[in-house]
Amino acid sequence: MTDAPTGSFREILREIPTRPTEQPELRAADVPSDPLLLLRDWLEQEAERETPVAHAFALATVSPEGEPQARTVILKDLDDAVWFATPSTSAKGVALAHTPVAEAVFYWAKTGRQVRVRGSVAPAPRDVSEQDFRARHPKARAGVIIGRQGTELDDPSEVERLRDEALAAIEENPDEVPESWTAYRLEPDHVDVVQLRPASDGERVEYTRSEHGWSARDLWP
Ligand SMILES: Cc1cc2nc3c(=O)[nH]c(=O)nc-3n(C[C@H](O)[C@H](O)[C@H](O)COP(=O)(O)O)c2cc1C
Repeated sequence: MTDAPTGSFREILREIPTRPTEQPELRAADVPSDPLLLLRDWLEQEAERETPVAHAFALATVSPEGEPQARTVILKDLDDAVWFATPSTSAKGVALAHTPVAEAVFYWAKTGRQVRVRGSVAPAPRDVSEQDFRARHPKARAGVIIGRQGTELDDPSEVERLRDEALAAIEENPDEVPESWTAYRLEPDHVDVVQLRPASDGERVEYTRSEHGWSARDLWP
């Protein structure tokens, strides 16, 4: 860290409020035996509170070169797996084809809750990916049809032209799904849950999965 002129910026950072509202205590003895039930319960509470984009999470993967990569994606469903969708041609799709593991990190500031879900990732059957794509807004579908995510944008004026072309193609053929669009399921074997508190570090519970099922223990936060 350097001194002034960044000193005032450090001051700004220190003054950002970090303390959440009071929530029930989190202890291994009281949590659901399946951590995805806890995640579902907390997501339902965030939805109830109308937390903006509460179903977004950071998805961390490992690139073929062994580098960490993380970005935000949207939760598509939650059963015995965490579901998300993306083009298989994207950097995360390429990473997952090479090293099919990931960690999903959910964080909700108001309630001071973090859930980290780690495990193996597999593409869903084709019809699930197709259903997901057809349920997307046409503008979101257009981006995937254009198929240039992550490549250099040489000419910004092309954006509108290619989007209009893609929207016209969708109107003409509304059921068409690009081959690359893929729903993925992250099957957890490790879940780490943190509940922050207004006046302390809060609590932390770690779930691990063995052939006997899930077990939970309290950790120092
Ligand atoms: C709130 C939010 C939600 C997003 N949801 C998705 C998503 O569900 N799927 C997706 O492919 N990209 C989504 N993105 C874009 C990704 O964060 C990312 O920029 C893009 O997928 C390229 O990532 P990659 O190059 O690491 O593969 C979202 C971005 C934000 C900010």
